[in-house]
Amino acid sequence: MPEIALLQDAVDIVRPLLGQGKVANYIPALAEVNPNKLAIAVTSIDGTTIGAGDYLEPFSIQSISKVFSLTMALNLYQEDEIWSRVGKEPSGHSFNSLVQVELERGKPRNPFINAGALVIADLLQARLSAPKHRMLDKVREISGNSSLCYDKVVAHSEYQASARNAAIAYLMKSFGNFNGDVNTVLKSYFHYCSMRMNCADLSRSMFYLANRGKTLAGKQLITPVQTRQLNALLATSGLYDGAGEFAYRVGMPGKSGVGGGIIAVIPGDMSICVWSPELDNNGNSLAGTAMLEHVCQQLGRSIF
Ligand SMILES: NC(=O)CC[C@H](N)C(=O)O
Repeated sequence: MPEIALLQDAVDIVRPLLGQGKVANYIPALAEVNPNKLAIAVTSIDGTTIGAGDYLEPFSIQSISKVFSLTMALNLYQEDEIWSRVGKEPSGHSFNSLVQVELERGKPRNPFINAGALVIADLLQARLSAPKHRMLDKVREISGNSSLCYDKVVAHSEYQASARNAAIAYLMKSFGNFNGDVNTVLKSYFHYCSMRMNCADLSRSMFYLANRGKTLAGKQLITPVQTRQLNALLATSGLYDGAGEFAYRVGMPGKSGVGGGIIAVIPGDMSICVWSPELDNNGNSLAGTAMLEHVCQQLGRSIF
């Protein structure tokens, strides 16, 4: 089990990397975040959470929400209803690539690139009468923080700049792999991405991935087998085109977001969240990855 001193070291060691990455600016409201934030929190399998740096400061979770969406879809659908519409393979393209969707006739490679997450959002929209509310309720429940909220300014800002995601959704619709109204589903998807959570909230909410599908409150959210499968997909596709590098350096299933957060899991042991807004070329937090690398090296832990 890590100690606070180790987490503080991780924050201190990566501070010189600040300035080497770039804050996401394609979503105008995200460009305004302070680039110097650094944070880490760990929830151990005994349920205790510790953190260092700005770990109580909320940020935009962005694509980390794709883990929650897939989990909700697994609760609502038979597995073949999901996997007939989205694949399980790494994409080898950027997270918001359009070309692969065209080449592969509207079936996204995996649920963590934007195309795949939009199909999952389409599935949620079809089965839930109020998907945005249900998502918020679910994340409040599994994080144990009933005051979590969407950031309407970020959601709106992304909707105003949604040309690429809309193009992806319409292209999938042209292939018959998108059923709902594109603008309605996009609005839900942008809300999921805009959720504001801090590192402590996120490491607590991802505890089920380390705990065979059971949340901190002891609820079986997905089965142990589904949890293993979800972790496998996170290990192969959670960091987009940087998944190989992340596996090599960090060696844990993980999921990043362009808000600069990354969650990572050591099954049976702990869930971790780091945050640093500056991103590398693949859209993953540059100093966040380095913090995870430091922690896994110091602990001598990896899933490999
Ligand atoms: N990688 C990300 O975090 C991308 C999420 C962002 N909301 C988008 O759709 O572009």
